[in-house]
Amino acid sequence: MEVRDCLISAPGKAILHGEHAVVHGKVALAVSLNLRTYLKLKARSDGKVCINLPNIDTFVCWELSELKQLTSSKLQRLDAELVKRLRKFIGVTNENLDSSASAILAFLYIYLSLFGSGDMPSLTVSVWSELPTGAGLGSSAAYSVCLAAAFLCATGNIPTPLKEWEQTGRWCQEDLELINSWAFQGEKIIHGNPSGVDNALLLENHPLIIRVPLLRILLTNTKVPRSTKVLVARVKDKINKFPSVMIPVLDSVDAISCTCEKVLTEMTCEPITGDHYNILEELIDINQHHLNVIGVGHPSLDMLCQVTAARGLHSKLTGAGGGGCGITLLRPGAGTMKDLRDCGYDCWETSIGGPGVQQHFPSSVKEEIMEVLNRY
Ligand SMILES: Nc1ncnc2c1ncn2[C@@H]1O[C@H](COP(=O)(O)OP(=O)(O)OP(=O)(O)O)[C@@H](O)[C@H]1O
Ligand SMILES: C[C@@](O)(CCO)CC(=O)[O-]
Ligand SMILES: [Mg+2]
Repeated sequence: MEVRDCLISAPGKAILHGEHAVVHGKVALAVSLNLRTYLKLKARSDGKVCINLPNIDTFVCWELSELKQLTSSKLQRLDAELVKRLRKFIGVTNENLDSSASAILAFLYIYLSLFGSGDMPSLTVSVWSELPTGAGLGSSAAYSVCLAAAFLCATGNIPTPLKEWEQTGRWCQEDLELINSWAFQGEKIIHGNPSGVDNALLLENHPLIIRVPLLRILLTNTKVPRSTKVLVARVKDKINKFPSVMIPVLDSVDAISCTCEKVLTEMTCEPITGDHYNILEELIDINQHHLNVIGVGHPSLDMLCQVTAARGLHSKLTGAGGGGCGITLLRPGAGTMKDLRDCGYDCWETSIGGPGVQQHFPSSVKEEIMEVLNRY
C-alpha cells in the first residue's frame, strides 16, 4: 500500500484538578500546554517498518513479512489476543512494561489493527517530544494521538487538512473523533485503564476542556520517575480496600473541580481580583492533601509545596503523581523560582490552551525539532 508522508504534532496537558478521580467517573479540568510531541511519517519501498523514538532511546525495524504473521482484522476495541501475540513477539513477560516496550506495543497495536487485514504499508515513524516522558504532562496521550493521526492521514482514512497557503492544518470534529478513538487504544496499552481525559485534549471543544483566563502557571518536574499505570492501579486497590473512606474523597475532588471551573469562568467574564486567586489557591491546597490521602503523593512533591509555600505560592501534583510534575499558580507579578532549581528540579513557566492535534508543513516546525526528526 502507498502511503503519504506527513508531519503531525499534538500537545501535552496539565490537569488543574481531578486526576485519578476522573478514572472513577468524576469531573477533571485539563488544559493543553504549549509543549508538543512531533511525529514524522515517511513511506519506504524496502518492505520494512521502522520506528525511531529518540526520547526513550528506542530504534527498531521489522520486516513486513514478520508483522504479517501477527495480523488481525480491523478492530476498534482493545483485542486482548492481539496484545498477547504482540507481547510475545517483542519478548515481554512481566505485567508492567518499561517505556520502550509500552511505546513499541502501542505503535504495533495501532498499526496492525488499522492495516493488519489488508495491504500493509512499509514506512518509518520518528517521534520527538518537547514534553518530559512519563512525568504527568500527558506524553503518552500526545504520542498515541500523533500515531493515530499519522496512520489515518497517511492512508487516506482522513483527509490532509493542509492547504497550500497555510502552514498548519486541523481536522474537522468527525475526523478528530476517529483519531481520538484510535489514540485511546494506544493509551489503554500504555496506561492500562485510562479515563481518556489526556487524549481528549485534541478535541478542542470537548466538554472536558474548559475556557480559562490567561493564568500564569509554573510547571516543575521533580524528575522522580513513575508509571501512570502503576499509580492508577494503586488508587483502585485503595478504593476497593476502603470504599467508604475513599469514595467521599473522590466526591470532594469532584466538588473541587466544579468549584474551580466556576471561578475560572467568572475570571473570564469579570475583572480578576485577589479573591479569585485566594479561592484557586485554597482549592489547590485541599486537592493536594486529597491526592496524598489516595496514595499518589511523593516526598519530592511535598518539597515542591514547601518551597513554593515559603514564597506564598500554592502547588499541587499534576497527572498521575508519585513524582513527575507539579503545577504552581503564579499570581501576577510573582517571580519564578530559583529555589526549585536548587532542589535539582526542572521548572518552566508555561502558557496554557495551545492548539490540539495538527498537521504541519515542515517549514512551520521549529528548526531544532526538524533537525532531530530529519536524522532518521
Ligand atoms: N516521545 C515519546 N516517544 C516514545 N514514547 C513515548 C513518548 N512520550 C511518551 N511515550 C510513551 O509513554 C510512556 C509514558 O506514559 P505515562 O502515561 O506513564 O506518562 P505521561 O503520559 O507522561 O504522564 P501522565 O499520564 O501522568 O500525564 C513512556 O514510557 C512511553 O512508553
Ligand atoms: C491519573 C490520570 O487521571 C491522569 C493522567 O494524566 C489517569 C487517567 O485519567 O487516565
Ligand atoms: Mg500518560
